[in-house]
Amino acid sequence: MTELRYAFRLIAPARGKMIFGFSFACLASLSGFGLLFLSGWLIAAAAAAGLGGIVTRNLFNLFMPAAGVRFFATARILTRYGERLVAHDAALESVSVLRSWVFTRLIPRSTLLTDHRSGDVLGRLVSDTQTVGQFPIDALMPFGVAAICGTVSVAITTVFSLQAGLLLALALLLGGVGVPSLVGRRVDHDVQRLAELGDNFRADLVEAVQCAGDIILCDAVARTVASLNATQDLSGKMQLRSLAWSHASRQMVAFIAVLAVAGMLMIGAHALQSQALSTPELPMLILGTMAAMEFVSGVVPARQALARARLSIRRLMTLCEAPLPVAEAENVWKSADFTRLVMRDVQFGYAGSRKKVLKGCSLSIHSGERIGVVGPSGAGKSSLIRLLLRLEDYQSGSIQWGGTDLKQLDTQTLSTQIGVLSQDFHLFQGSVRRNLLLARPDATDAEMWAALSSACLAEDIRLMENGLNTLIGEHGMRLSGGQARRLAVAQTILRQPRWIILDEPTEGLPPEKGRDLIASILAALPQTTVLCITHRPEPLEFMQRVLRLEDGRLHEREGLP
Ligand SMILES: Nc1ncnc2c1ncn2[C@@H]1O[C@H](COP(=O)(O)OP(=O)(O)OP(=O)(O)O)[C@@H](O)[C@H]1O
Repeated sequence: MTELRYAFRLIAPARGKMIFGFSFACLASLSGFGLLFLSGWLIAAAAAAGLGGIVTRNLFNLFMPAAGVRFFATARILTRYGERLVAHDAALESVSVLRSWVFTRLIPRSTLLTDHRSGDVLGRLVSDTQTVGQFPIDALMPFGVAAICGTVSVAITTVFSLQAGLLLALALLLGGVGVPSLVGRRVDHDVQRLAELGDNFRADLVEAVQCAGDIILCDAVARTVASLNATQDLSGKMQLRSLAWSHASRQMVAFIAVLAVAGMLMIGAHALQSQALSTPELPMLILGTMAAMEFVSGVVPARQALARARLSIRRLMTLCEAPLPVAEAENVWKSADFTRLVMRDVQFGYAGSRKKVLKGCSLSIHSGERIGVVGPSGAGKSSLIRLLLRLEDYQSGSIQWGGTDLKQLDTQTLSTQIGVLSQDFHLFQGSVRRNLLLARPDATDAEMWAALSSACLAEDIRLMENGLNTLIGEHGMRLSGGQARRLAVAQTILRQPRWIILDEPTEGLPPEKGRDLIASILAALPQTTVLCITHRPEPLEFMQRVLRLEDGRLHEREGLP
């Protein structure tokens, strides 16, 4: 139940509409019941009046019950239409509220997502949010309708015959509680298994598409397709089995309805003999019973939807409620003096790992300095960047920006002051313009061209047919490796940060091109303080100081390598 309460809290904005939708659903079902109930009476009463001769026929008031039948028929159509409209609107609203909430929760936990396959995360964002957003409509509404309308129909039936009322109550309980309990365990198991298969399939598929080139090179196309097909086949079989259970349960309810009608006939016949019931009341109760059994026919699919929703809620909770990788600051400073960076005796190791990456690391950089950091692979250079950007928290020591503790600064404040050109920069699907505007949304065309020019990319983009509007493909696939890196440089230049961290900026470029790139970055950002992490000698030619990170500590190194 905790999971359901959790989900209800999240979709609170759509609660009003859902209650409206639920009310319409109850009214539509009750109108259906009223329609059959009254029609049964009207047909039998009219037939009896016809058989009774001209006087009885003239005395029979056809108008009122016929108006009632028309009323229920019209009410059923209108309320069903209202239910679909309002309930689906509520579901769409709650799905969109939920998706933006999940996204907001995932942003500060983005470093934890590496523990999940990207297809799995995508699945949670798309299908789990949809399942949870719709669960009040798909899972809870049928239960609510069955409970409320079932009670009303039993009460109305009891007014005419206590025994008939008890029989209907028993049939509804068997159909609405007995059948779902009977198939419950099987339903839960199938839902769990289907979710696992769906996860695997989605994750495998996303991976296969992302790595299509490598799959072709490894001659693994047939194996990959066969493996995807096998998962899909298994999933298809499970889905069929799940559908079979759902249909079987409907048939069980239908069978209970037949038994209830037979029982109603017997009770009615007995009541007719003892004149406890009039002739038209018997078909009325029988048709009413058939209509009432419809209330519980959707309970098993609803149970399946509920099991799916609970699973989806749990999956969302594991992502969105995971502890933050960095502790939230007690007093967040929105601004700090970024003139100096001082690290003192910082000790750091990743959560879950016994290895200490930094063991008393100290560093002091003044505004305007250009510092190079070298060190063997695995020494902790990238980890150092992660600490400075507050993507990880250190265990002891201190890091201060101009006297403000790093732990009092949020990532947004840091990102306005510090630009990062990382090894694994990301370019978004879309145009050159879109990628540049992401770095600075208010940049003019002239500023974008200037930044491209500083990054030595303007000429290449001018030669492309659509200039700034050229589409670069996913991850900048339509650009060469060097062009993609220079576009990332243009983004950084456009932002004009006070500090810039370069992580292997010349990786993959020939020495001369690497030198040109560093020179153009420094020319475009003359006031910017630079911290450059590299294995390569070219960037170090532009640095004033070079530090070596080794054994978890930074050692000052004079001169060039
Ligand atoms: N997310 C992580 N969880 C646990 N350990 C990690 C994680 N990331 C890195 N490490 C470990 O931390 C150590 C330092 O890694 P880091 O990537 O900072 O080294 P590096 O100096 O940047 O290496 P390279 O020059 O090869 O990029 C390594 O032993 C690595 O295995």
